[in-house]
Amino acid sequence: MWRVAITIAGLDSGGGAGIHADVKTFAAMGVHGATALTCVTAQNTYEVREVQCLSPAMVRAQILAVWDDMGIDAGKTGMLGTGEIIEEVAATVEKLGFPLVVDPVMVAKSGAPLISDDAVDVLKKRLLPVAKVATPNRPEAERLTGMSIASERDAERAAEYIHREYGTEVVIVKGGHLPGGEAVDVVYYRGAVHKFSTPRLDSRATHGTGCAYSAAIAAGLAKGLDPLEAVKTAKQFIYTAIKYGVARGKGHWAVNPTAWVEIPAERWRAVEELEAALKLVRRNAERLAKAIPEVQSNLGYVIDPRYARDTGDVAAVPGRIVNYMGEARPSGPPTFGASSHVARKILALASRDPRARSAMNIRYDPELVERAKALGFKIAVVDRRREPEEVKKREGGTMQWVVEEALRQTGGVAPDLIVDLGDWGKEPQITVVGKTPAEVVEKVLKILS
Ligand SMILES: Nc1ncnc2c1ncn2[C@@H]1O[C@H](COP(=O)(O)OP(=O)(O)O)[C@@H](O)[C@H]1O
Ligand SMILES: Cc1ncc(COP(=O)(O)O)c(N)n1
Repeated sequence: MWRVAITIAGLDSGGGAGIHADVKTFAAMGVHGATALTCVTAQNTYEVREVQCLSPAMVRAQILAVWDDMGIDAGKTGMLGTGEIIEEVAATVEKLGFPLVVDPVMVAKSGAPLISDDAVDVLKKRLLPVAKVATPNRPEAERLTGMSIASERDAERAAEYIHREYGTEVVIVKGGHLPGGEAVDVVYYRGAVHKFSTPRLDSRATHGTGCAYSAAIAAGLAKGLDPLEAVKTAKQFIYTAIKYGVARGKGHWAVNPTAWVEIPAERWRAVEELEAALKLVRRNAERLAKAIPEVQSNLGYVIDPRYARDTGDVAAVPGRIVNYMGEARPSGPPTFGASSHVARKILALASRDPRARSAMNIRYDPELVERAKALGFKIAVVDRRREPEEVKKREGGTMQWVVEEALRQTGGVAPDLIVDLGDWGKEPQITVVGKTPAEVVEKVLKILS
């Protein structure tokens, strides 16, 4: 059954925080996202330029329009702007009675206030009492409690205080702004303290973290999860969203809620495409056997370079593609992390030319190079004997160097072939490059024909 979650929040024109972050999160979490817009901000990753809020009646009208039609399984609030809007939202939610997560947004990451001073009082007295969950960060919790928070113990006390003073059932004091190697969120729920933590990421992508996190909790509640289960998933979700943030802009980059679904989808797609290419290998096993070098071949395919970090993100053939009695044969099904050499070459290629996501190493033969030339393929020839000593010593440095040499010759665009002339004890090889593994295998077949 489709669950409906609503975000009652502001619009960030940069698309990083506010309702953009929330609706992306709802979609990634598999609930239908509805919105009640409170204020429009002219904002980017480094500043808030203008703010204009809607009337409280218009905010209420949006919530009711959704409620009267589909119903609402859970909601969250973000930027509320004014005391009047908070008043109206509190009254409306109280009447309708759906579970509400309140992210008591006060100041943007870039430093601009997102709520008027007098409104903080209304938030405490009117909204927190109707909220099921509250998710203050450290400065917000300090402002709500008047306490100073410097440790997890302080965060526990603040969470309990907020529950006792304002009646919010679940209070989460977030650890994004506390020091330490772990980002620890302290949860007060039914008389006990629970902690949820992940490693702290050294990341520039923290714009919209609070928004996406509270939206993820609301999505969990909409699906009927227990609050602690909802927080547990939301914590993993926000870790991924920060790790794979949107690397664009001059300020605090936006979190990436979509990573949660995009990465698994990318991995699945990579395996599917590699499997299809291996079928092509099996269909042309005899012809391809002639291309297998002493070290055997591998065919690799990296997930979307925005998400690729290491060889674990490159799918390849475990045990390589071998020449078995005159037939090219993949030794195993496509697996992530199954290649080292080809995978590192692909990572280096894709980081420079994101279209070059697949490659296969084949036997070096001057005749094959001539044939590729005649076919009009773009070819780079790399002489490894010119590789500087310090690069040779660096683990994995050689593949990077070979690729950089090749791209230097082709003006930064990946060639079809990288011819590596080898070195003492290193067999010369040809690396065939392409957008997809099927394209790579087709290029190899053309060169062999
Ligand atoms: N650098 C980080 N590494 C890992 N998790 C983080 C980091 N910064 C924040 N978080 C987590 O992201 C969520 C949002 O936290 P926080 O940044 O404190 O909120 P806000 O955006 O309201 O300031 C919390 O779960 C917090 O622990
Ligand atoms: C419309 C809107 N809502 C919320 C935030 C808070 O997000 P952050 O603290 O990450 O800047 C924001 N900057 N803009």
